[in-house]
Amino acid sequence: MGTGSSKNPDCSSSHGSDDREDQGGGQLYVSLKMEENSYLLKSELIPHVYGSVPLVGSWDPSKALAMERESSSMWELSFVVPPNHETLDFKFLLKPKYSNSPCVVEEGPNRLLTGGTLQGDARSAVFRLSGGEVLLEYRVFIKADRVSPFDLAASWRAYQENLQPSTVRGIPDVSMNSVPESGTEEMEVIVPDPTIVYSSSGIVESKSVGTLSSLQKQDGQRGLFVDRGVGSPRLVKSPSLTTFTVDQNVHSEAKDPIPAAAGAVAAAAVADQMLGPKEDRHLAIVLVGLPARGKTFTAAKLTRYLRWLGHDTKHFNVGKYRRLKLGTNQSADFFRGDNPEGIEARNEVAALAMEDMIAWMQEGGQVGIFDATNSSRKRRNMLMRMAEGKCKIFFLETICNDRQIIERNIRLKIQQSPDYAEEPDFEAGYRDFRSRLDNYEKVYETVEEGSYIKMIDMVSGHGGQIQVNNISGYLPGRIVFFLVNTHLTPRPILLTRHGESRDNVRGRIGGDSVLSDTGEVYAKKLANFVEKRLKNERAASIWTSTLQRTILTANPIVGFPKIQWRALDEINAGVCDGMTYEEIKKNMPDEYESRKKDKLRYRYPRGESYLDVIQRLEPVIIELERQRAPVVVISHQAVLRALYAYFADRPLKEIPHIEVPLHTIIEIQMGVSGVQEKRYKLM
Ligand SMILES: Nc1ncnc2c1ncn2[C@@H]1O[C@H](COP(=O)(O)OP(=O)(O)O)[C@@H](O)[C@H]1O
Ligand SMILES: O=P(O)(O)OC[C@H]1O[C@@](CO)(OP(=O)(O)O)[C@@H](O)[C@@H]1O
Repeated sequence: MGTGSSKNPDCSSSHGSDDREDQGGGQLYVSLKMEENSYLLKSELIPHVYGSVPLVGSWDPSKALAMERESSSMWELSFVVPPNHETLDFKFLLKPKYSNSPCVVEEGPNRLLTGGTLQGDARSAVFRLSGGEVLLEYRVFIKADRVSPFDLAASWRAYQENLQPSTVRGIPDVSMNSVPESGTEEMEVIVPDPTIVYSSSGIVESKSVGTLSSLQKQDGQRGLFVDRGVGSPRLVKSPSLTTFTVDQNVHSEAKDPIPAAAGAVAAAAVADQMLGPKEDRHLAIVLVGLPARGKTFTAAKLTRYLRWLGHDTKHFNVGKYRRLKLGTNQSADFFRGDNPEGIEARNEVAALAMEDMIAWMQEGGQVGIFDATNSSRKRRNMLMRMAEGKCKIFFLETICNDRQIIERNIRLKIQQSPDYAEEPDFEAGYRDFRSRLDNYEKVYETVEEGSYIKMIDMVSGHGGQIQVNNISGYLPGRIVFFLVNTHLTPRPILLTRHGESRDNVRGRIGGDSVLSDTGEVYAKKLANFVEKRLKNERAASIWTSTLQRTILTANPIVGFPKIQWRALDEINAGVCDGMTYEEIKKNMPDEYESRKKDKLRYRYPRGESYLDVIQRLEPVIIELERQRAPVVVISHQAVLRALYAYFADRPLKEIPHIEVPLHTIIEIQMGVSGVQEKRYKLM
């Protein structure tokens, strides 16, 4: 749906010959802030930015970028304008947080940033609400700076928060599990009358890229955290909201925080860290392999798994550094083993990424995954020297001997790699990549040194093998176990809550009630759906919890084995089991408030926290990874939030707030391109 805003003619023709002009000259880093003067009404409205470039929605309000709260009155958004969009034409927009009311576009003309300079004069943003009767005014701060790709690469660390994607938008990220964009729905928009003119003065501050984002500030405050889970030390909350201390004198180095790992797993991880030498607190997993052997895929998958378990993990992709420093158009010759300039440039970007990774660990990061071919012994020696005394290091080599799989991977690469994004001719891209591969094969040396894990032909889930050499410690052990169980056989996993229960109708949490009439209708619809969807899938299975409402929901499904898992039972609400949220608020206000403040870590008295639920779900995740046939998981709200977060790579802190509505199926498709998601609302 259009906005009525005038589009900048320069921008709309930006696909012309000047597209590549600015590759070396830098990109525009933009930081926008909006300050509210009355918090009350505006807290229901989320400021967004939309405008002429795809990054900010190409004037589609449903794709506008949301600003994030930096403080009680300040909203913030930072992004990098792609080099081929030097002119940015944009506006602020308010979207209601909860209701379906229309969003409101700011009054006045479009804001125009050309090459880092703001045209015109607009120090405030004015919005007209309730048919024009209410005027809302925000102070606006706009900073713009031109930064070189190299600066961007070097400052990555500063912009990234490891449990959550960067708040700086527009830096391309390697990701196989991105949540599908939901912003395509039609949206009602109120556009101001263009004839009304507002006068205000504009400010553009030129600033280096070191601006602190709200997340970085949180990061700085993050203290030592160990959950009071099974077997782990009990925690005392310190006066600061986000800092915890341990009351058993276990670990007091706030500079090296143990990430939000929980429960028994955390306890083991903590013990592992405490017992070993200092460098063992940090782990570098260095990928090795020829191109198109699944290194980036495996790195992303491991990152997702370790983060979900609560380990502070970050994926460093050297290709991304290379593209930022040297551009995307390196031909196969650049990768020749007898091209000294190419070798030097590649070593330089690898060293830069490794330095970043080590610096990130020294600030508290736990597991760094270093993703490059690292195909010569010389390169690996360089990395080992850099890691000496700073982190424990092991190599993870992916080997594939199946010609057909390699061929398929190469074709996927040409379609997906940013290196070939600007190559319109598939066959030319294919020839170039093949010759790049030949260059690598000539100098490739398989790993025989140090500690390593080799994944050999592990794509289909049978017939392959994992070789392990000199691997010790808790986390490396878990990683081996995880890798042994994963494969790429395409199959769907269907996640659904049980049909509405009688307790759901009464608003009571927990319990073990039967289904309501509506819930029974859902059970029949679900059976119909499953029978059609899995018609030819004889090996599929239905997993439920041990609670009646999931077993009854599975009842009408016939023709598939049903497995009850205790681990799939709903979060244990302890002494609150059977109460309504209102009753908890009235009778146990402290419990209610504590949960509201930190729903992820809050543990019901004699019950569980979300972190506890995640820990007990780990075997379920391993089993879901291991399965080669489809699985239907019928479970509960909290449990499905945790399972879904694993597949969708959502940060831990979001888990308790993920929407998992009743009577809806979330289909997760696992396969060679990672994880995709579809939803079916049956009622
Ligand atoms: N262990 C593996 N062996 C072979 N191919 C794999 C493996 N894991 C994933 N793949 C496939 O390889 C494709 C290309 O993987 P990618 O991670 O981009 O390769 P690389 O980083 O090695 O160049 C992925 O899309 C995936 O289908
Ligand atoms: O963490 P919150 O948001 O309370 O959600 C979990 C709650 O969801 C409920 C419903 O309110 O799940 P369920 O539908 O399985 O009964 C409660 O039993 C459970 O305590």
